Amino acid sequence: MAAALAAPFALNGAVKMANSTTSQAYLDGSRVKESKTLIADLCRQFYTLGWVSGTGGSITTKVHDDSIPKPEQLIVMSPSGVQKERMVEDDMYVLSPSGSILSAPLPKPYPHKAPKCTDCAPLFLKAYHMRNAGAVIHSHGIESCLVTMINPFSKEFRITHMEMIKGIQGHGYYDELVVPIIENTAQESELTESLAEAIKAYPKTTAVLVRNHGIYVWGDNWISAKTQAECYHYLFDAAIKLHQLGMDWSTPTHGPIQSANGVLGNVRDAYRPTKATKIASENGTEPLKRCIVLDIEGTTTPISFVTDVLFPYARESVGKHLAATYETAETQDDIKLLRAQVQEDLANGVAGALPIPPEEAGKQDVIAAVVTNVEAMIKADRKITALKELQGHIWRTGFQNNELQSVVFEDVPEALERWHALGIKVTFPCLIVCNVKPVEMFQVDCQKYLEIFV
Ligand SMILES: CSCCC(=O)C(=O)COP(=O)(O)O
Ligand SMILES: [Zn+2]
Repeated sequence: MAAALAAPFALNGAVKMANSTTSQAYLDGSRVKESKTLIADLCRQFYTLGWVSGTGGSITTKVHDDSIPKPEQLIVMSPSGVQKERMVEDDMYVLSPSGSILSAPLPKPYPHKAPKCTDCAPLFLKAYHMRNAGAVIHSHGIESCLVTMINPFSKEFRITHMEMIKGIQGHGYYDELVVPIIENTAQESELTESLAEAIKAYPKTTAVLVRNHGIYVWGDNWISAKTQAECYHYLFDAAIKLHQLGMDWSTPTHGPIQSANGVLGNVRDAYRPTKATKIASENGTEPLKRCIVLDIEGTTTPISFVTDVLFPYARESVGKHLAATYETAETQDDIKLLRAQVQEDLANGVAGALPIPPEEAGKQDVIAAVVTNVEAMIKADRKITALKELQGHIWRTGFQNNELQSVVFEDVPEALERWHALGIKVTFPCLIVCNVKPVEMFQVDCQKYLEIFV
C-alpha cells in the first residue's frame, strides 16, 4: 500500500488541483493505479534494452485522463536508487501538476533504502511545464552516452536522411534532426537549469542529451515518449556504427569522412588526441580546442574564380582605383613600391617597363605610367609584391562595392557550420597568393564562422 502524504494540496482527504478537486479515492483509483503499473512494466522492458540498468534512468507519466486537462493531470514518478526492473505499482510516487508529492511508497525493510522520489523529478517537471509533455523517459542507454563522446566539444547531435527520423515528432526523412547536448554534473538535479535552457533554445526538440550520461525524451503521452525514445536510440546507434565505419553520419549521403586533402577535412583527425590534449584531460582541465587552416584557391574557391574573375577585374580597374584613391596613404605607398620595382626592372632591361614620373609631374601622368606598367606586369604574370599589394587593394574595394561576389564550393558553408558547432576554429595561412583578406572571399553568411585574418 502506498502512503498518502499531507501535501499542501490535501484538503480533508481531497486533493485540490488547479481547476478541480480530486478525492483521495481518485488518488487510490484505477487511473492512478494503471499509470503506476505502466511505469513498472515499461521499466522492466527498458531494462532489457540497457536503458535503466544499475538503478540508472527513470520514467514518469501523467495520469492520462480525458476528463482532466493535461496541465491539471496528476503525475506518477518512479523512486530513486532502486532496481528499476523490479519495481511494482506500490513503489511509485504521485505528484500534483506543480510537483508536490501527494502520495509516497511505504518504507521497506533492510536492505532496501528509505524511499525517495527520483532525482530526475525537477528535470521531468521542466518537460511537463515547458512542453506540456504527457510522459518523460530518462535513459542511460549506452548509445545515448557514446554519441555525445565522439566529438567531445559538440553542443548538438545532428543527423539527416534516415527513415527513423520520421518517428521523431515534427520531423520527416529529409529533415535534419538536431538534439542539443548539455554537460553532465555531479548530481542529477544540477542538470535542471541547463536542461531548461536547452528546451528553450531548441523549440523543436523532444529530447536533450546529457554528455557521458544519457538522454531525456518526452512526448504528448507515454506511447509517443516511448516511440521517440526508441527512434533516438536507433539513430544514435546508427551514428556510432557509421562513425566506426569511417562514414559521416551527419551528411545526406553518409559517405566516407573526407580525407585531410578533401574540402571537408577529416573531423575524426581533428579529434585524434594529441599529447597536449591527453595531458590536459588527464589533469582534469578542458582539452585543447583544434584549429583548421584552410587554403582558398582550389580548396574553398575554384581556381577559375581567381584567373577568370579576380585578375581581369584588377586589370580593368587599375586606372579607376588609382584615380579614386590617389590621395590616400595606402595608394601612395602602392605607387612608391611600384616606382621602385620599375626602376629595378629598367636597370635589368625588363620588357614593358616604363619610368613612372615623380609626384610633381601630376596625378594624371603618374597614374597613366602606373597603369601601363601594371598592365605589362599582369600580362607577364609577374609574382611581385608591388603588384600583389595593389591588386589586393583593388579586390578589397571590389568586394566592398559588391562589384565582386565571392564564390565558394557548395559544401564549404556546411563544413564551416559543422566545424563551428564542434568548436573548431577555421583560419587561413598568413600569405595568400592573391593578397585578399580571406574573410572577403566568403559570402557574408559564411564570414561569421571564420577567424578574422589580420
Ligand atoms: C547509477 S544511476 C545515477 C543516478 C542517475 O543518473 C539516474 O538517472 C537515476 O536517478 P534516480 O534518482 O531515478 O535513481
Ligand atoms: Zn541519469
